[in-house]
Amino acid sequence: MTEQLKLKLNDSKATRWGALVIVAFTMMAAYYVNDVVAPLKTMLETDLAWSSTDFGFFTGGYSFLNVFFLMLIWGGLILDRFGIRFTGKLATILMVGGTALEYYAMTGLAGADATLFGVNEIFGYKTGVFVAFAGYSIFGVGAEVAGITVSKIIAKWFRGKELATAMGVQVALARIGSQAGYAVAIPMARALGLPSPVLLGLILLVGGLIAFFIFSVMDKKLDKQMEEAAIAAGTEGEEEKFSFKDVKNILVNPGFWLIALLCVLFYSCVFPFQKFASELMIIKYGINENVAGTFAGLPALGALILTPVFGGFIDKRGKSASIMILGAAMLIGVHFIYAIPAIDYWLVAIALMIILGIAFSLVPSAMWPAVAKIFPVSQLGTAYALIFFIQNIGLWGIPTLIGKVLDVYCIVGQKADGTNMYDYTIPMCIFTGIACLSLVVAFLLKRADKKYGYQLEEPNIQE
Ligand SMILES: C[C@H](N)C(=O)N[C@@H](CCCCN)C(=O)O
Repeated sequence: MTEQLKLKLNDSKATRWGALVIVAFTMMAAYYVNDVVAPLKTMLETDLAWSSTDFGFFTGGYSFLNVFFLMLIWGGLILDRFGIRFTGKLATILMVGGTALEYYAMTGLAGADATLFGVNEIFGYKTGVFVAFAGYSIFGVGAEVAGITVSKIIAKWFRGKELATAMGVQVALARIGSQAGYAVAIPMARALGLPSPVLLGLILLVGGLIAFFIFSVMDKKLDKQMEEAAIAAGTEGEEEKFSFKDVKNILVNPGFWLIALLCVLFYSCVFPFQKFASELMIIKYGINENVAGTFAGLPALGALILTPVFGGFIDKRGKSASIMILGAAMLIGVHFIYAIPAIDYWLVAIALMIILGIAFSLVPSAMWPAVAKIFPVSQLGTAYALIFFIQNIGLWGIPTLIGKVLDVYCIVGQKADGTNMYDYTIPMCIFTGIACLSLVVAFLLKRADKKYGYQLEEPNIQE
């Protein structure tokens, strides 16, 4: 009884938040790279002869390996088997390697006639497009596995502490990366050449890798302290391990399917939409090319400020299920108005982006902590990996579909520089339809909450 309680590294507020900032930097770099190519769609057409189909194919590449080669599932297994330090470093190395390949495709393999090993077409795509796709696919595996790893890191370092706030802050910091990507892409590409924003991403990711090595030193120390504490408490060997029984338990839970469905539908209307939004801003609303990316990135900027605010509200007041309904309803309004051909005033486009930013803060700040309410901590890593997996199906399929639809149904003319003019009405109707489905699922989730008692409407902090 007289034995003095030893303070662990994460018991110090400054150290645990310091650790969060270090891993959040890696994720910030990942979100920058994820979004930085999107505003360059038109330049890719003029400078590298990409079509909209090429762009959609490339954009869907982020999720290709995650979906068709089950990389998120393997990533989850590796995470549970080999731990956060190994998996985090591996994921970041994949992001660095993938981005380096993407950069090579945009420099060494630029243009329609570029050849690699004597071939200038792979699976019907220009070699440069295919190699960029391959690089972005490898990056996507790293980014998603890093995402679940960082969720697990936060759960480990903040358990019994400011867990929800820490998750909100990490997502908010990631949004800075996204917004930076959207804002700098076009001006930087114009000033320093098309691939330069990708090169900056590569440099940031190398910084992220160094950051992860620094975090690993801290985490190793924490593990040692936890082991000592567990030995002192006689609870050693009781760590959570991956088990196939957990997967079964998760899959039979209706809450899992409703959250996963809402996640894939909602995110399919945000991330893939943003990838095409810069061009929509330029073509339909006549917004200057240099700032179109900044406007397309507005939802990320709004979410940066609002996600922690809404997270705090949910912690104190609850209402998660109702907030997800509200976010989905706002999404319908935004995409529906974007779809109306007669409404083409630039201020409307910006106002809608701001509303999208509010919806993009409401749903994630309610959804991700809701997963933690539905599943016990021992199943959380697996539940996040499975939800990310289902979400990636949309992140692959929707941009691929929109790119194809643009090329087949939406070309309405050509600009002076020879690039296509597109009518975005059909793509926006597709996004509106998906948003309607997300609202239906949000209502079903609220009903399931009442039926199964997930307590989604209850506050997280009990007074
Ligand atoms: C794209 C990625 N799979 C994703 O869904 N990211 C979320 C944040 C998830 C945080 C989970 N603890 C996002 O809104 O960016």
